[in-house]
Amino acid sequence: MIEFDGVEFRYGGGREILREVSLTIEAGGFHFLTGPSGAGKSTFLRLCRMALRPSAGRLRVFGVEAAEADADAVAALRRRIGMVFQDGRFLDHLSVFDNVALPLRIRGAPARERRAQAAELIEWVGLGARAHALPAELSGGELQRAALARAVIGAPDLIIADEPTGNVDRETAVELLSLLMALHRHGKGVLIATHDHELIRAARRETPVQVLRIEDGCVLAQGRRR
Ligand SMILES: Nc1ncnc2c1ncn2[C@@H]1O[C@H](COP(=O)(O)OP(=O)(O)OP(=O)(O)O)[C@@H](O)[C@H]1O
Repeated sequence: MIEFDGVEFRYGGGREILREVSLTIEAGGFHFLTGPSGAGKSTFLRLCRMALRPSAGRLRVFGVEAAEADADAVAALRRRIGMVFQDGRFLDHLSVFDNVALPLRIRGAPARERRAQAAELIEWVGLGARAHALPAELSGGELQRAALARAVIGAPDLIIADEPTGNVDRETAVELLSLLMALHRHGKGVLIATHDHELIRAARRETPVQVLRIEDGCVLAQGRRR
C-alpha cells in the first residue's frame, strides 16, 4: 500500500532527515512508528500522505507515484487516509459534531449523509453526550476521540495517528487503542507514531504488529511479532 524505495528527505537545504529508506507498509496491517524525539516520525507520516515529497528515491502510496502525482491525485489519495494529528486541528468555532462531519462537507456529501455518519461515529467513540460542545470545552482524551471519529468519517482504508496518546491518561490510551484495533479488525490499515512503548506492548498482546523504528535517518523494520 505504501512503498518507499531508496527515499531520502531533507527540508530545503537542511540536514538529511531520512536516508535510503526502503520498506513496504502493507495494506490492512497494524504498524507502529517509533524513535527518538526529532528523529523524523512526523516527517515520515507526512510523506505517507504526500504532504511532503521525497528529495530523492521513489515513493508510491496506493499505487500513486509521488514523482507524478498532481493535486487531484493527491486529493484522491488523501480521501483514502484518515489522519489523527498530534495537535488536533479542530476549528474552534464549530461543535464537535460539525468538526467530525467537516471532511464529508468538504467533499460535498449530502447533509443527511454527513449527519448520519457523524452521529454514528461520535457515539462509537463515546462522545454522544458531548456532540454539541466546542473543542475548547473538551478534555485531551475527548479531543483525541473526536479526532479519531473525524479521521474515520468517509471510510478511509488507512488511519494514520501521530502520537495519539501523547496527552492522555493510561485508561484513555487503552480505550483509543481498542478503537484502533476494532478498525483494524474491520480491515483498515493503522499506522501510529508513538513514544509509548506500553501502547505497543498492549497492541502486541492482541494482534501481530509491525514496528518501524527511525534512528539516524534510517527506518528499521522490527518485524511482525505477537
Ligand atoms: N517544516 C520543517 N522545516 C524544517 N525542519 C523541520 C520541519 N519540520 C520538522 N523539521 C525538523 O525535522 C526533524 C524531524 O522532525 P519530526 O517532527 O519529523 O520528528 P519526530 O520524530 O516526529 O519528533 P517528535 O517525536 O518530537 O514529534 C527535526 O529536526 C525537526 O526540527
